[in-house]
Amino acid sequence: MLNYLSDLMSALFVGDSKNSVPAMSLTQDAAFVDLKNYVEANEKDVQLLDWFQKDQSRFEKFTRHFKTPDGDFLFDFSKNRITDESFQLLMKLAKSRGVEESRDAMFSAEKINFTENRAVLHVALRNRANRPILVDGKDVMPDVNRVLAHMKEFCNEIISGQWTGYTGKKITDVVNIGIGGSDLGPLMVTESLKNYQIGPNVHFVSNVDGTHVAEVTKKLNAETTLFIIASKTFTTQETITNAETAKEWFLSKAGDPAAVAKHFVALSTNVLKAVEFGIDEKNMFEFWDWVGGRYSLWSAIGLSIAVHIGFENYEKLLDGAFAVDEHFVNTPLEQNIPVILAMIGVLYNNVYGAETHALLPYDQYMHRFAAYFQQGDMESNGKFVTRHGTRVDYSTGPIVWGEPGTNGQHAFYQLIHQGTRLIPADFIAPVRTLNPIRNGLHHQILLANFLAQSEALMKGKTAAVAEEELKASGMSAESIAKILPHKVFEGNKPTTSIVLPIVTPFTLGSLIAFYEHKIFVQGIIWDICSFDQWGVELGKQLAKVIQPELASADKVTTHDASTNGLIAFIKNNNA
Ligand SMILES: O=P(O)(O)OC[C@H]1O[C@H](O)[C@@H](O)[C@@H](O)[C@@H]1O
Repeated sequence: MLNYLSDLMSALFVGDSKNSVPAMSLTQDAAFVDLKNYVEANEKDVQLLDWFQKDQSRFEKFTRHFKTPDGDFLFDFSKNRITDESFQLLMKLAKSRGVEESRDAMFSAEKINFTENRAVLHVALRNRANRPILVDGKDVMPDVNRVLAHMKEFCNEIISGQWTGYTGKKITDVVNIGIGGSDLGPLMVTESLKNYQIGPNVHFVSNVDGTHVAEVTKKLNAETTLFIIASKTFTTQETITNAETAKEWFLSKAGDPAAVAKHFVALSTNVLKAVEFGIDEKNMFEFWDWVGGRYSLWSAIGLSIAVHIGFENYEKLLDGAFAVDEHFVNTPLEQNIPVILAMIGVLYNNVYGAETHALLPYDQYMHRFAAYFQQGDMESNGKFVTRHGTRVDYSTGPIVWGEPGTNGQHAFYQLIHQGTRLIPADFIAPVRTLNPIRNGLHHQILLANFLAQSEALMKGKTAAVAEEELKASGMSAESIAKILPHKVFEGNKPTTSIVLPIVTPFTLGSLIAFYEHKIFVQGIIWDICSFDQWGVELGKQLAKVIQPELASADKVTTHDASTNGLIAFIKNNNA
């Protein structure tokens, strides 16, 4: 009896009491059942346009504003398959799943990453109010501030030219060597904020494919190049291999190993390993195990960003994210933008069966935004096991993908418009451009396309309208009959439009934080641990076995027939 009770208790709750979550599966949660039943009975077959016709206040009702010093964001959720009723049911579901309690647990440093026994505290890195945040009884803010001060000093020295290379020249180029979270964030942000460059050029080497480092170093002068080795663990094979290659390249030019100190710095939680690599401890920028790799651009991993756009701009990026953290913590669910983004995603994922989510930035600077959130979202929520260790009986994280508009329009939008799948998409567009060339003509065309695409996806085109158009073009009745079905757009494709005032460090920081918290909320709804990434380990393990097999002359027979065959083919043809 006692055993039964304790089993029951542990089945009902995980973690400590504050961090507890009800063990009820999403599909058994009455709030989810109510939502699903309601939508299936009342909303699944309704046309979005009909809702606009019936409800004159739909746009006002389903838009939210977010103020920033650089202007307002507008989030237009009205082109989504939501009504007053389903919206309320989504909010009830968020309540029932404990979104508010879990959010508060994250902000109060509970070890919600329980599979690694860690807090999840990227919010501490941008805690601009400097409120104490205790991990194991110790306030983390003094350390956060100390590293920020170090980053500031370093940026100023590099940008002013006070920091010089081994021949006394100013640093003109910075190479960030890292992968995953130690690459994608700095890459996406430096690309997005290229217009704000006041420091050296930045380059990125991530892929272990030697082509990457070879092509980047080809263009560089060792005398004026600084390498930033970015790795949370400092054990990642790709990064360490690339870093060693960069050091070899550098020494082949500089000769003297003493020159390394002026040209290599490290960003890591693993001071020992970085020192072992040969980094001078004073050129180490530290962060902590409670910073997840994919949430690390706010930590020392952001150094290449800060060096490129200047520390003041980097601080504005943090400010922008902090403003969203405050919004996330203090705003009721119905007004809470990350919560709404998340719950609409849950609706498509779990009620409509959508498999993917497209991110479509109408801003060329943001061309790596979807790639960045591919890691952010898919590494966080690509999980099949609940926090209680059972297999989910519903789908979790969506496949995230996208390209900047208008390129995507000429590539894959065909499938969104006329394919057979439901593809929810976020359109992200700035009101003002940073390059208003030809009197703003380009931007006007860009915005017209953004507006037209989201309108077209919703409205579609009926056979009757298509037929009229064909008739007007003078086509014969026989040809019209043949072609007509191909000219029909079913419409009713849901989109969210996120209009930002202009891409600035602040607004970009905000935008990233909106999506981070969206991912967090969805993880809570799905009852998964969004903060670990065990899924990347198996391939790494097997690669360690295969690498020596590739190097040896022996025939390999230890794998399945396919893997053995592939290894044999590569070895036989590599003479
Ligand atoms: O910064 P590191 O330790 O080199 O890790 C780089 C990447 O490695 C793995 O793929 C994962 O753990 C990612 O989350 C991480 O970002």
